[in-house]
Amino acid sequence: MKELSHLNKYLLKYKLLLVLGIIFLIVSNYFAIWPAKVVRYAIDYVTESFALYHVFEGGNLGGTLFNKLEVGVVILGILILVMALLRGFFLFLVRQTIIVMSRKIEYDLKNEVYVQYQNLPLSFYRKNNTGDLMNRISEDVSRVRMYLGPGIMYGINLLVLFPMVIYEMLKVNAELTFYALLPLPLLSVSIYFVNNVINKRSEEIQQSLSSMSTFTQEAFSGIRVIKAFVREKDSVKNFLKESENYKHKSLRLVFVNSLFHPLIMALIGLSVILTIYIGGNQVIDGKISYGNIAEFVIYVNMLTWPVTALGWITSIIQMAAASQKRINEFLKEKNDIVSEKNLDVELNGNIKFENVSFTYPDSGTKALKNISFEVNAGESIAIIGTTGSGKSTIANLIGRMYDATGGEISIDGRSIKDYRLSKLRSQTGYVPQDVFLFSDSIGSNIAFGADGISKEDIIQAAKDADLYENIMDFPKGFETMLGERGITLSGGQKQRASIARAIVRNPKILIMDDALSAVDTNTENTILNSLQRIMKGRTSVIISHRVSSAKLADKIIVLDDGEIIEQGTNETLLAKNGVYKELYDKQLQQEEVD
Ligand SMILES: Nc1ncnc2c1ncn2[C@@H]1O[C@H](COP(=O)(O)OP(=O)(O)OP(=O)(O)O)[C@@H](O)[C@H]1O
Repeated sequence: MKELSHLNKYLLKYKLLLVLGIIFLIVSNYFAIWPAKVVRYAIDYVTESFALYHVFEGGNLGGTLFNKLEVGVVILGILILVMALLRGFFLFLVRQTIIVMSRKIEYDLKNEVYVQYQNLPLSFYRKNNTGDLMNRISEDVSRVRMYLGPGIMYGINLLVLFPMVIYEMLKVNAELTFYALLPLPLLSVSIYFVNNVINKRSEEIQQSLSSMSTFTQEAFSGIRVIKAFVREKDSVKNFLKESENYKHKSLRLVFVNSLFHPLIMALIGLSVILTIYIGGNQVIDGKISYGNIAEFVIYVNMLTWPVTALGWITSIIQMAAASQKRINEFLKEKNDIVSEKNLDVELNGNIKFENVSFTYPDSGTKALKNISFEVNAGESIAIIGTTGSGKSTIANLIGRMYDATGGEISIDGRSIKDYRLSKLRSQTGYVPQDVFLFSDSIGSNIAFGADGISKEDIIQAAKDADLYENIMDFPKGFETMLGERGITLSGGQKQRASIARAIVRNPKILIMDDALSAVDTNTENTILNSLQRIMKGRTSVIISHRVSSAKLADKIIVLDDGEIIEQGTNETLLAKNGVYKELYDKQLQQEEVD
């Protein structure tokens, strides 16, 4: 339960709402108890008046008595109505305070989790799957809200109402109180157990639902592959299996739910029967009045919901504690990529790797081994190598997505760890290998990486990335929507949009990770030529499989299995007749064939 103490800071923040809510609860319960007393008074008044009426029946006095009785009953009826309205009004205020408080905390908690998500490093996202991340911010936060809202509201209601009602009952008769309350603990305990079964089965349904959503989402994303391989029937068969599983679990829940309500009704009925039977005997003995029985039946009915709620609240709290535990696990995660000196300076762009090694923490893959190279500010370096040789890992280390596990990376002569992370990244333009564009307009996608970008800058970036003509061919130009409901760009167009996004912010360091793989050699040359112009005085790191992307660079390194096997300029490497030359000849031949 200590997990829930994380929420105390929020309860403290909204204490005014909570305190007001408790006050409104007390007042509403006061107006709930009073009608029971009025009913007792009304019944006793009617029975006594009738007894008197029978004595004077037929005479003038009889008529007067009857009229007075009628007026009395109407006044008492109006009184009950007014109190019910007042109770309703205060219940409205209770919900407006406590439930509103829970919604506000839900909002704050969701934001807290999301801010934490944004702060956590890339390695965190490799460790946890997307479904899990989504569930904690939606499902788990909702369960915690159930504790903060209905849980606290009904819990406090129980604590307030119980003493008030029992006090009133004891005032009338202790023995009758005892018998009337006898079945209630049984009610509470059985509800607790049934509720646990319900929760377990609901959880199973939830899991089955999320597996069904994952299945359908994958089927929709991969619809091209499904159709191309004529696997539609197979896909339907698999969906039916998931759907069958979901139906089976839902029916199991319906079964328990069907038992639940009759059980409550039976136990409440038992209480009422006991009250009427014992109460009836006491009326015969002259210990209590008829009105007291009616009053008691109302009290018993008033107590049944809070008692039912007790079992319910207990399981809500248990579920909320389990959810909060999961949330706390993420909130406690520390970002190990932090700046040591928070240096807030403009970069020149000199990059130096000294004996840098890197092993991926989750898989243990040794991706880089003793890598050393230097790029002067304003120069360009090309990294060439086979797949899996560690090229993207170098890009990840320059952007500090990970920290090197050995050796030292410095920028402008200072350790990369000294710079404020946001400052370092905001001066680095990164074109990732797998392009990601948001469901937004193409203009907004290009402007994504920086604030206050002008329309002219966006147009210039699109021109430099050789994308401008394509954009102008779209009916809405820069306002053309991309993504699920928008148009789909070709692979090469996507890459060029991604390049435009990186260069629009005028970065001091530009990293292009295989960013020209999907464009033809002519477009590649156009983009490289524009880059030479715009990257003047800035540093570029060009990662590629293709020699054609590398040949213009001031320096080229050739990687193989995490190690540098050759380095130099295009000319020196060609003269060397090594791996680079071999690659060059092979790709030249390929181009000629094309
Ligand atoms: N996030 C990761 N977790 C674990 N291992 C990884 C991760 N990313 C890459 N690796 C591994 O590290 C090695 C180097 O990968 P890297 O992506 O740097 O290669 P690359 O040269 O960029 O390859 P490609 O040209 O195919 O993109 C590979 O063996 C790869 O399997």
